[in-house]
Amino acid sequence: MIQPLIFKFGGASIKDADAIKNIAHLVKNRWSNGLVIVISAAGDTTDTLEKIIQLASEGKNYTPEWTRLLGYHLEICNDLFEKQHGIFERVTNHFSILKRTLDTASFKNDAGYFYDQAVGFGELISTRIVQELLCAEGFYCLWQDARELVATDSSHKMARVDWALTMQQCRRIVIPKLEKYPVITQGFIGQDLLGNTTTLGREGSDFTAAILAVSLGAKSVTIWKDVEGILNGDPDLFPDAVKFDHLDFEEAAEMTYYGAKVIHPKTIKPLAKHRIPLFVKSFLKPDAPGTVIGPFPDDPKLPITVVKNRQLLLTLRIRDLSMVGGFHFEYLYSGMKKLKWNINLLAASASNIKVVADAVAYDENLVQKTFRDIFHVTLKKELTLITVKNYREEHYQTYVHPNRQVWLEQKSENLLQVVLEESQVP
Ligand SMILES: Nc1ncnc2c1ncn2[C@@H]1O[C@H](COP(=O)(O)OP(=O)(O)O)[C@@H](O)[C@H]1O
Ligand SMILES: N[C@@H](CC(=O)OP(=O)(O)O)C(=O)O
Repeated sequence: MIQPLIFKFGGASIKDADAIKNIAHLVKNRWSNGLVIVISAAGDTTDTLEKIIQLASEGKNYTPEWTRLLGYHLEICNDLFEKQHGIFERVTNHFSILKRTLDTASFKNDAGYFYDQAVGFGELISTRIVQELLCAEGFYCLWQDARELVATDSSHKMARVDWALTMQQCRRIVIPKLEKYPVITQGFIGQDLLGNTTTLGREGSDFTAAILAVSLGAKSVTIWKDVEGILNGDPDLFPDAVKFDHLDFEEAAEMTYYGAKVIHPKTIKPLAKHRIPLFVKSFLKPDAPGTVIGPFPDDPKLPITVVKNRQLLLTLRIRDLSMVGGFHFEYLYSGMKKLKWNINLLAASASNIKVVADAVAYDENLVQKTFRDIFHVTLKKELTLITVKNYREEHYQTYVHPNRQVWLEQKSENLLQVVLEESQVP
């Protein structure tokens, strides 16, 4: 049986016509019928769609943004295709359906549902453009709607995968196609049992690549990025960061869990479980070796730094004279669930609990209301959480410095976490 290879391309790799020509060239040089190509939306399309959805849900005029987004896609097509090519009609049709979706009043009753029905259009369109370009250049490949493959529950904006059904669908639909031609499909989107579109969470296309790899029993996954591989720190913040030639699954999974933005955090675990190697390579230097993430538990452990901005610190001080116990943690967790907050760091002492979470849009009154029966609540915003895995003493001295106010610090054998004012991060 065919053993597929999965390639994933993100927004930056298809941001304009030249970028698309570049990845088309890259793919053509690696052409094989076992290839499954997962593609995200072009450039910042998903951000723009989020703005459009927000305007539409508030009943405001979204047409200027919608028109600009249509113009952006048509301009890409102008550079790639002959005037009479069918892609122009296809793209315009997608935009008309998007408009109809945005104007369907009944969809707006449920914000998550409404979002999911509209936000995936970027992927539907970008995959058409890449597929048509490859076909026009004689590299015949098939367009596949990812919603027929990735089965999920109905938790909109962060759907959970039904692995068994996804595997069945992938094997039934994709394998016969791969016997003849490569397949191009969308990242990020899936479908629930009612046939509604769902999404896997922002930047979820890396995760789609892993889902398809596991479901199809792939030989490997290659995620093509604008960096040469995985570095031990974000290169924008740490110009001296070093690239890993290989990286253990566990190390990679943990660094994404702590917030390293290079790979979606759900991507690594399923691949590790099925021992499918993940290559992270540069679409700008495709022949460079990149990083391979795989079973390398005996590799020396290099320090890895992850910086997460826009954090808030929630301090909960117990109102009565009791000491922190199971009841308080239960209360905390149910409150966090209600607020849809994830805990990035937690510390407890006899009379208070401190929690660090992402400062996504929140209502301060609601936070107070959620906890005030049991706790005095204080919130501190504009913080940064710095995590150094496999840290050394010099890291501790850099971050925990007398000139800086440390809001929270935690140290274990191989993990250092420090919360600083955003403005004081070195
Ligand atoms: N540890 C890291 N190693 C490599 N790149 C990193 C790391 N941390 C953050 N990045 C950033 O991740 C970016 C690539 O991820 P992203 O832009 O999400 O790709 P895509 O949109 O193609 O999925 C790089 O440009 C780099 O700035
Ligand atoms: N387009 C979606 C999904 C995604 O994964 O994108 P990217 O691969 O460009 O990060 C988003 O922006 O969230």
